[in-house]
This record gives sequence, C-alpha cells and structure tokens, in this order.
Amino acid sequence: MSVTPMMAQYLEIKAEAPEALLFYRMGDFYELFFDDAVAASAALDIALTKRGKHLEQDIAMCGVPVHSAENYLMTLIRKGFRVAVAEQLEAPEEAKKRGSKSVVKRGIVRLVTPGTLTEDTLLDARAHNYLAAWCEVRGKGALAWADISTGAFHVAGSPRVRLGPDLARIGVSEVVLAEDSGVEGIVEDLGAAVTPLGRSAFDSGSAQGRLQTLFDVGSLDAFGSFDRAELGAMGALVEYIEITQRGKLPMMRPPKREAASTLMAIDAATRRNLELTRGASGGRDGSLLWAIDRTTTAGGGRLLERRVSAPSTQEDIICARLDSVDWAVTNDTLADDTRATLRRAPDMDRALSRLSLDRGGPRDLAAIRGGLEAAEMLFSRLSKTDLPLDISDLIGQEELLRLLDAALVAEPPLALRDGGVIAPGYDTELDEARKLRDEGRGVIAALQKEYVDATGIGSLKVKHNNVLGYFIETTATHADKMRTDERFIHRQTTANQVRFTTVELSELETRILNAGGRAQAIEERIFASLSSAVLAASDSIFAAARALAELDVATALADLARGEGWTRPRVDGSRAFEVTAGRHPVVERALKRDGAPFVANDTALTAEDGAAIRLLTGPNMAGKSTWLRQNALLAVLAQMGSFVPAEAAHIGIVSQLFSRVGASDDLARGRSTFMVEMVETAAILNQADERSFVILDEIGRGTATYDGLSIAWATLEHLHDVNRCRALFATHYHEMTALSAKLTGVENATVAVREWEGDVIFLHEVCDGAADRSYGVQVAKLAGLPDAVVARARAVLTALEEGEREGGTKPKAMIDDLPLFSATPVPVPAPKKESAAEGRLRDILPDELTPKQALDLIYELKSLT
Ligand SMILES: Nc1ncnc2c1ncn2[C@@H]1O[C@H](COP(=O)(O)OP(=O)(O)OP(=O)(O)O)[C@@H](O)[C@H]1O
Repeated sequence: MSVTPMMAQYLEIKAEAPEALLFYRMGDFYELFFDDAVAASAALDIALTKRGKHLEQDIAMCGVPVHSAENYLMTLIRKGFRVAVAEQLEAPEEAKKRGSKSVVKRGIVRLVTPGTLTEDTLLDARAHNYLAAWCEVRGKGALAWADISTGAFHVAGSPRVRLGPDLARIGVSEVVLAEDSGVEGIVEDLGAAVTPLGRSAFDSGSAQGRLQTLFDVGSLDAFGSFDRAELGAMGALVEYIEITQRGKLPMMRPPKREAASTLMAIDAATRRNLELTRGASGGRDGSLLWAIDRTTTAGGGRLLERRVSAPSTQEDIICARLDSVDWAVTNDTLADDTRATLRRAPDMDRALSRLSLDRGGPRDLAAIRGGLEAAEMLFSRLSKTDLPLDISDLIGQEELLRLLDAALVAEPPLALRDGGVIAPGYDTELDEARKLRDEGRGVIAALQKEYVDATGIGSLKVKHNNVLGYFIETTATHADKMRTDERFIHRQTTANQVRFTTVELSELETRILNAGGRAQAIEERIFASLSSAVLAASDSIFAAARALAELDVATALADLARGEGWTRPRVDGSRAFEVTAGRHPVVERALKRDGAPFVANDTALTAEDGAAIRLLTGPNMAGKSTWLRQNALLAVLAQMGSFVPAEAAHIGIVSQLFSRVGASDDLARGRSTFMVEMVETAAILNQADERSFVILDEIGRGTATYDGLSIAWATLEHLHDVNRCRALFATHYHEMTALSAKLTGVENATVAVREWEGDVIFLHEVCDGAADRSYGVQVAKLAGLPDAVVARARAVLTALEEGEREGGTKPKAMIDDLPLFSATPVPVPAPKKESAAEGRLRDILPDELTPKQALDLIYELKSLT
C-alpha cells in the first residue's frame, strides 16, 4: 500500500492543525479531503466527490474556488469551524526542477478562527471583533483582549466571578483559556468560542519577553506595571495570535489598562434584557445601539458600540464627552460639514492591520490616503474653532500623505497583480516599462501591415495565444506564398490555417513580455516600500483614526439630539434620578414608524441617602416595562456621554446597573423560567449597593401566587433596607402597595388607564398612586382570546373578587369552590351554518385533482360566494 507523495504532504500538514478544516491549495482551488470534506460539503452545501484512494479507501473530497473562498470561510466560521489555510509556497515550475514527480511545497500560512479575522468581508465593519485570553495566578484573575483587525489591545484585572460580566461588556468572539481553567462554561454561555492552550503559554516570565519583542522595547515599564496574571493573559493572547498568523504579528497598539471601577458595571443578563447592542432577535435591530447610531464611519460605529457597552462612571470623562456633543449641537453647520467629510473617510484601522499582516492590497493604501486626507481637511477646518476635543492627532503625517497621493492612482484596483496601481509620472523606470509594453502592441499592428504589404495577402493577421505567443496567421491557400519567403518561419498547421513567425516578431514579443513583467515588478517594489512607509507611521495613523472616530461619535450624537429633540443631561456625583418628560428611544422609534405618539413620563427618584424606590402597579400593557427600561437606558445614555430623550434629566452617577425584566427559559443550562428569574434576582440582591440603579419587573410571577407575592415582598424589603439603592419595581401584586406606608424610601406609582364600555384605553401616563386592578381579562380580549374563554374568565374573576370581599381570609377554600362555577352557563357561540362553498370544499380530495380540475374548481368556488 503506497501513499502518494501529495497525500503524504497533505497528511503531514493536516497533522499540524488537527482541530481545523484544512484548505489545501491546488491551483485555483482550495481542496478539502477525508472528514474535512464531508463536514465542509455539508456545512457549505457543496458537492462531495472522490479523488483516488488512500489505504484502499476512497478519499472524500470537495473544493472551493480561491477567488470566492472568503464567502465560504465566513460560512464555516459562523458555523463554528476553524480553518487552516495551506498555500503553495513555490511556483509549480520550481517543483518540476527537482524532478517531474516532485510535489509543490505547501504550508499553513494562517489559521482562521472567530477571533482572528481581518478581511472586511468576514467582519462587521461597525463592530469590534475581540479575541481574549484569561489567566489566573494564585486566585487573581486577569483578562487581556485584542482586536487584531484594528490593533486595539487591552488588559484588566478580572477575578473569576467577574469574568462573565467582563466578557459580556467587551463582547468577545473567542477566548483563549488554559487547559484546566474550569471557566469554559462561562465563555460558552456568552456564545463565544473557547480555545484551550497549554499552561506554558500563560507563563508570566516568557510573556514578558514575548511582549517586549512585539513592541520592540527593552522593558514594559513604559506601558505600566502589570501583575503576573495580567502578564500571563497578555502573553497567551500574543502567543495565540502568533500561532494563528503563523509568526506574522499584526500591528498592535501598546496594551491599555482598563480599570473596572471607571466603567458602569452591567452584567450579561442586564445587557440582554436592556437590549443595549443586540435586539431580541440577536442582531442589531431593535437595540439601543440601532436606535441611536448615526455615525458615518466604521471606526465611529465601533467606538459608539464600545461607549454603549461600557458607559463611564467618571464625571470628568462624561462631561467632556457631553461638551463635544453640545458643541456640535450648537455649531450645526460646522458639524454637518464634518459629517459630510467623515462620510468619505475610509477605515484606516483595518487597512493598517491587513497591511501589517501582509494581507493588504492597493485599496488599503488608498484607504490610508483617504483617511489622512479627511483628517487633514478636518483639522484645518476645526482647529481654529472652540471645539472642546483634542484633535491634534489628526495631523502630523503630511509627508506620508503627499507620498501616497503622488504614488497611487485615484482608484487603485483590488489586487496588486492586476497592475495599474502606481500613478503615471511617479517613477520614470515604471513609466518607461509601461510605454514599451503599450507601444509594443502598436508596433505589432504596424508589423502586420508591413507583412500584408510585403506578401500581398490582405487577410494575413498577427495573433496571440498562450501556447505560441505572437504568430502570423494565414489560410492554407495563401500559405505557399509565404513558404517561399525565408523570412517567415513555419510554426504550425491547423485544419484551415497555417501559422508562421519571424525573428523580429519573436524579439518584439520578448520585449513586450519583459516590459510587462518589469512594470509589474516595479509596481510591486513600490507597493512594498509604500506599505513599509505606512507601517512605520502606524502609531500616528492609529491616533488619527481614533480622533476621527471621536469626532464622528460626537457629531453623530449631536445629529441625533437635534433630530429627535434630546437634551443634555446633568450628570454628577449626587444620588439624583430626576427626569422630566423622558421617552424610550427604541419604543418611540418603533411607534413613530406606525405614526403613533409616545407619551413622555417623569421620574423622580432622588435620595440623599438610603433607598429611593418607586413601586409601580398598573394594568397589563399599560407601559410599565417600557418606563422601567427607559429609565435604565437614560442612565446608560447619559453616562456614555450622550444627550437623552427627555426635556430635562439629572442623573447622579450610577456605578452598577441591574435589570430583571421579562423571563425566558434557559433550557440549555437546565434552568426553568422561574429558576432564571431567581438566579438573576439573587445576583442583584447580593451585589447592588447605594450607587446602583435597579429595575425589577414582575418578580415572582413565574410561580404560584402566594409564593410569588412573598418573594416579591421580601425582595423589595431587602432592596430598601440592605441594598439601599435607587430602584424601579413593577408588580401585579397590588397587596404590595401597602409597603409604602412602612418603608420610607418606597413610593407608589401607577400607569393611568381609562375604562370605556367595558374595554380599557391605555393612556401610558405614569402618575402617583396605586392601581387597584390589572385589567388582564380586558387585555386578553384585545389579544383575541375566544369570546367563550373571555366570558368564562370574567365570571371566575367576579366570583373570586366576591369571595375575597366576603371571606378574604380564606381564599384557598374559595378557590376550591371554583369548579362549581363551571356550571355557570357560558354563552357558547352557535355553530355556523355551512356555506355552499364550504360544503363543496368538504367533498374535495386535493390529491386526486389534476391541475385543470383545480383551476376549474377555483372558478366554481368563486361563483358560489
Ligand atoms: N409611554 C408610552 N407611550 C406610548 N406607548 C407606550 C408607552 N409605553 C408603552 N407603550 C406601548 O404599550 C405597549 C406595552 O407596554 P409594556 O410592555 O411596557 O406594558 P406593561 O405594563 O409592562 O405590560 P405587562 O404588565 O403586560 O407586561 C408597548 O409595546 C408600547 O407599544
């Protein structure tokens, strides 16, 4: 049994990346073999074929064309696969030189994983794609995360208990963990991929060296001092990037330490409930980010996403951001101009990252040129204004910009090998080579004319094909005339044609080919030198990109504020929570689409010390959840540095935001609806402090009435006495409104409705006081519950209420009595008489109808109605 040399090579390469699908380059295709082929053909819905045998077995194979490989890669990555790309590392001719049977050298050039993507087609332009690594040393945890497509690199302390919330805040795609970390579940719960790496990758000693090499510094002190866990996490991250990029390291910015205390803590459940960056469907639609994003650049979009995900708790930072938005609101013409310029500014971050990984193309250089151009233009327009934003980073690369401007054509092609990247007039040698190449083609035409004249054969043509190169072609009838002229050398005779060449024609061909090849080589050389000039300036290009993103976010938020009538919130260190005429940004936008108005509501929740809680009761569908969420979103907006949808707002900085809204099963983790609700409530009661803001919606509804009421009751007391936070608490347990008399920090509120002819009209107005009933039956009717059920429910409700009035102390006994009421006559709608069409339809057997009969039947039925 022999293994072919190619298969031997394949197996050797495959062994290097057993966990990934291997894309094995063969000419214009990436081929997959064996189990990889079976898995990929199913995942990609492409044909599975066979190619030869290995150990007597058929080899399964499928392939994807190289030119459309990115789409296939995207599908595979989305479906949770990892892909190793093995390229041909030499030209086939090179291999042939070693012997006709030699196999072309191949090797893995890259491992494509969810956290290490760089191609625009594989990435969402407006979202970061973070890869993280977590390390724990003697009980101290740390998290390092990076986006290799933009060079962003961060590190922060992250003890085991905070890992989930931290990862949720960052929004990671993939997390590198030590093999025995025991936190895989936390990562998987967030929907991110887990990548185990050997313990040694997390060693803080070797991490130091790895980082020093990466940043080309003698010591890391310049970036701050890091503990062993932080070093370990950063080291493992860099090691993994090296593994996936096969030694090529992307341009990374020095690690930035993020102190958790400077950011509003929002756990994963709260993020999900409030739909900050993802809506209920899992996409962006319907989220807060979706409702507020008016950024015009990809970098601005990513920065806004970060701001929404991690609002600040630092008064100075928040106020500085608000100042910039305020400026853009006031200076609307300048701000609009800025947005118009930004709209044309390309994504420099990602272009830079691709260039640093040798994956860049001419358009990436053009992106840097376009970005720097926009930056320079904006600086000259804004530097003399009183814009309260430091924009000095926008300039400083004039020389590079001039260089790129002179060197590149206006709109370069996608691939360097297509040629025509470098502008005419930039390089004399290149201009000459191109002239020769292009003139050569003109000379050929002249030569043809000369041959026609010399031979008198009018139909003689000079043609080109890949086998013969340039040749002279004539029909067999004229060929003899040419054979007598020794200038013409016979090359080939086909059925109808005879082909010749001449010495001068082959010389010319060589010249044209050489000139073309030379032009290409010169373009490549210039491209490489421009790339390295760009990479040498990467720090300041990143800084300029960051400044553009800042400008974009400020002007986009101002555009939103002006367009939607939002106001600047007052944010300070107090414990205020005062909102006048606040609105829910997402619900308002949805209602607007349907032409319905949103009813604005106030919130007054200030307390010097101790708890400040509003207990909200009110009918179903009245707008309780909307009001709760709207206030939480207002806090997020204010602290991310945005104006807010309200006439006025005064928010004392919130350090932790908690929400327990709605309920869903988490069957995958074996948790029922009620269990999820309790786990989330427990997290709040155990963690909330005086600087927290909590919204709790219908706690306890997932269980029996009295259990639920008791849990809600005790929860409210705990929030008041122990957590002492600001909170909004919505419930259908009207009994709880009595608590406001007992607990000083609790006040009742309700949502007003009006009753009209037995139906409810929702006013959506939040006001002081308590609701006495829930109007659940009326809402059920609105929802289209069958009339019989609604009538029966009314009867049961009346009986229950009467029972409560008469002997409320024994509701249990009364509930036991309820079956008696089933005897109450309930109007059952009389069965409808069958119509003629219905009667005809009942007798039909669809499977036995011919198409013609079916059509006739439609006409018949139509005539019956
Ligand atoms: N302030 C408002 N202005 C206009 N429409 C509103 C307002 N608040 C809520 N609504 C509308 O009412 C619907 C129901 O709101 P919401 O889900 O907040 O009610 P709820 O009181 O929490 O109901 P339930 O008790 O049944 O959960 C919303 O989808 C929205 O369309």
